Amino acid sequence: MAVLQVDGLEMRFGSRLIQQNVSFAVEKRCIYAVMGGSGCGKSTLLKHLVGLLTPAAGTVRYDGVDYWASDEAGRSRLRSHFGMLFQSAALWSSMTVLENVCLPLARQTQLDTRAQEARAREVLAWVEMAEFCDYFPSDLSGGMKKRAGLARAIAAEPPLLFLDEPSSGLDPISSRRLDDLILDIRDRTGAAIVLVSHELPSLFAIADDGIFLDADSKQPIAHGAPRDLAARLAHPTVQAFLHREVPPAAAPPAHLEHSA
Ligand SMILES: Nc1ncnc2c1ncn2[C@@H]1O[C@H](COP(=O)(O)OP(=O)(O)OP(=O)(O)O)[C@@H](O)[C@H]1O
Repeated sequence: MAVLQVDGLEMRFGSRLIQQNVSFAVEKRCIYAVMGGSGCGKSTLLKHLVGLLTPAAGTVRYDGVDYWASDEAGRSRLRSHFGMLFQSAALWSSMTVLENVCLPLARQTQLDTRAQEARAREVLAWVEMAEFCDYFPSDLSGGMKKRAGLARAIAAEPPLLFLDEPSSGLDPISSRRLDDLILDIRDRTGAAIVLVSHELPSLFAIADDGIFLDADSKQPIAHGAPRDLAARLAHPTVQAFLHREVPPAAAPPAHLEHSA
């Protein structure tokens, strides 16, 4: 059974349609990419998947259980099945790195305080942050914040992880290290990972499957691994995105191209 199954999801802000007909399934150990141009609704989709926004239509199931058909206790139980790394890392600024990572362990596990701390130190060592346990978020670089946020997301070993632009703002070497870390986490924990990213090298290197959301038609226009979509004849918008070309409709008129 799929860890996550989305059927006919429709997302709106008021009367404004963002995406409709969004359907996909994510299996255990799969790294699943959510792709599409800026503003197409990728972050909005993640917010619907983690229960922060309510779908206008459609269903979201975790291990077969319908999230929105569950009562609040049921939803809260389902939420303990996933970890989330937000674009900004969203660490609590008044807490140390160690305290931030202990938070989900206190909420989602039966571990006592000592065991929580031991586990938090173990995951911080995985992400090469062992020496920074006592630092506050304001004393960390962007890449360190991302790694601390990742440690917090994986600390309770959820079977499903949502990562929103994990490598945005990182230099290519840090970005590559983060890719290796994501693969390592998948291999160690067997988690399914839903990844929003614009980073083509990352998408080609680590994603096993994915969906491409189109801002114009406001629905998905391709499903598959980014490397397979890039290799086969796909929708021109998908090709333009995956080959970093300007889509024909967005290209400047010919008389402007040489005007500089
Ligand atoms: N709280 C909100 N209220 C109203 N509209 C919103 C809200 N949040 C996002 N939107 C709109 O929804 C659309 C999708 O936004 P979203 O942030 O999901 O796009 P995205 O694909 O993640 O973009 P990017 O790649 O630039 O991060 C945008 O047009 C945005 O203006």
